[in-house]
Amino acid sequence: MFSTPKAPRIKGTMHPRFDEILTPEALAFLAKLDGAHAGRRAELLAARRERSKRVWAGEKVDFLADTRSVREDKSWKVAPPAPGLVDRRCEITGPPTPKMSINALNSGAKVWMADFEDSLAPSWRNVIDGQLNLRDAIRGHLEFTDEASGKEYRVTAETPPTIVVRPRGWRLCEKHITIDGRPLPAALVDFGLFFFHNAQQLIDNGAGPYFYLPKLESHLEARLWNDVFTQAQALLGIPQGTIRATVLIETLPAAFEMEEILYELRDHSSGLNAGRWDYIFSYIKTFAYNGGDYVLPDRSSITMTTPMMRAYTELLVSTCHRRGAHAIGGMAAFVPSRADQSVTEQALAKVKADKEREAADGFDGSWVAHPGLVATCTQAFDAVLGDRPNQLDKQRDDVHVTAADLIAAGATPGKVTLEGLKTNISVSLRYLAAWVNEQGAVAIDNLMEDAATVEISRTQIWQWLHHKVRLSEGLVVTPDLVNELVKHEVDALHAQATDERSHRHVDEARDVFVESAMGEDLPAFFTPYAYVRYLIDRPLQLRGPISKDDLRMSEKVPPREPQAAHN
Ligand SMILES: CC(=O)SCCNC(=O)CCNC(=O)[C@H](O)C(C)(C)COP(=O)(O)OP(=O)(O)OC[C@H]1O[C@@H](n2cnc3c(N)ncnc32)[C@H](O)[C@@H]1OP(=O)(O)O
Ligand SMILES: O=CC(=O)O
Ligand SMILES: [Mg+2]
Repeated sequence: MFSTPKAPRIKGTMHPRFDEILTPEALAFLAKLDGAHAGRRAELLAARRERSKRVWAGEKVDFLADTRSVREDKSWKVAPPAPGLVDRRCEITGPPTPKMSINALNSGAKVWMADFEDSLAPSWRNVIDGQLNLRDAIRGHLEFTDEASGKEYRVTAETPPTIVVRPRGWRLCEKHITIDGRPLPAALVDFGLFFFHNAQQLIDNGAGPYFYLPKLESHLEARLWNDVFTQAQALLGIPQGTIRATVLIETLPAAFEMEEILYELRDHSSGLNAGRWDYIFSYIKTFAYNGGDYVLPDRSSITMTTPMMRAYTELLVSTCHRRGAHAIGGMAAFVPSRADQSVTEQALAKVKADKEREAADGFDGSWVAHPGLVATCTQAFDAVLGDRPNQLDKQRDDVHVTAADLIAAGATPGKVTLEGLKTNISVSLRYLAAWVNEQGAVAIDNLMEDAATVEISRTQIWQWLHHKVRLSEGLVVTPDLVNELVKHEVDALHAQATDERSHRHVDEARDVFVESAMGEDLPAFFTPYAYVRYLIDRPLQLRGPISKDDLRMSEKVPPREPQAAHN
């Protein structure tokens, strides 16, 4: 006998039209996903922590011995590309707000990655509004009028991009939907609501339910996603193998398990993406306590041609193409500016060079952050692909990447400078002030910044503090120095703040920064703390001290109910 999972409770405000997404049927669907998979998610998050501790204690990061046969077996391939995912030469990304959704759908890109992760501050309103916008877009109903300008927006493209949704990663909970007081995994909420409402409509439209999977740290996490997909398809009577997922390789541990990740998801795989920003963050975090050669120089010195980044992207392309999977490139931070033509020219030149390098390396397409960059990326890939939709046939047998190449300790040229420290602090605080105001992507100094920027910056500062790194100017990175620079930046931001609300956001940004960059221990992510503290609906919001239980990524571990998987 299968137990029937309890119905989830909604703890967030029911804003207009939220009842269209949070239907009893959709919530019952989420309860089944949760009942079958939340327990394993909690175990896998615990396994992440254990692995981190072992590496900090000196264990070597390496390819897995247990899965050698998967890597050596030349016979398996992933499923052939699904409708709408054959030609991915240019993919635009962005949070699913009404205006940006419409602009992305009219951008001329082949794919639109609708983002609930790095570029979305996951407030309750943003999360459910995002689901509403996607639902409307998929049914051709999405329209928007900008109240300030009066400009009306609607989708006019003859062939809009294929929609690929990026749910939040395994680490986050959705505090506004609970079962027995336990918040549901945010990944299951984002995936489940989108799949429940849109899977059949997407198939009817000639595509399918497609996903980007962020921040995986092991092939066992890919196996969990695969089990979620299998259950979800069974529950809705959607043929197995309809879902497709591109996994972001954006953690160092995952780079050692690319083959295994593709293998676990092989019937649902649509390739791998080189998530370069979080990859840098993960590299720093993986070796945060190790110091010495593992300390990276200023963020600006870490480019796609530094040895560790080169090794990782080369391995990604060769792995994907050996298995018939798309290799998708990453995000250059440069964005055009309406106000400054020279900034736009520089952005176009930088993005052109980045995309040309990726196309020459064998990537099948890449990401851009702004509609003004779609033509540049498309042209860079056109030049290499010609009439072909991709270059899956390009085998990179010349690539031989070792564990030492991926780690490349001490091989990143550059220095740790006062300027680098100041920039990390300043960009973090400016971005965080936007994030606590529910805005997850911002242009700062003509660069696109999102949550991954803060993750890199604050982890780097934590590592520099922990190891008392000496700046090239001679000063040692100490709490006093960082506090002084933070104060300077906070004062400058207060001087620019125009109302009580923006002053509050500056203080909140400082709190999140201090908590995530300057504590004794390194928090795994800044987002769980910042979310609990500042983003959840006010009646739920914690104002007093936050307990370990509030912040646990896994929350209380629910009982495992594997037998309910296909119920
Ligand atoms: C590390 C990673 O995870 S990368 C992937 C996640 N990050 C992202 O996806 C970030 C995506 N990009 C963005 O959010 C935006 O480009 C920003 C915030 C950086 C800049 O946005 P803006 O300040 O609005 O830029 P700008 O004023 O130049 O925009 C011009 C127009 O392009 C639109 N636009 C800009 N970026 C996008 C986008 N990514 N998708 C759709 N439309 C966009 C704007 O809405 C604006 O529209 P309008 O002319 O109708 O008013
Ligand atoms: O999500 C993408 C990244 O680079 O991080
Ligand atoms: Mg990322």
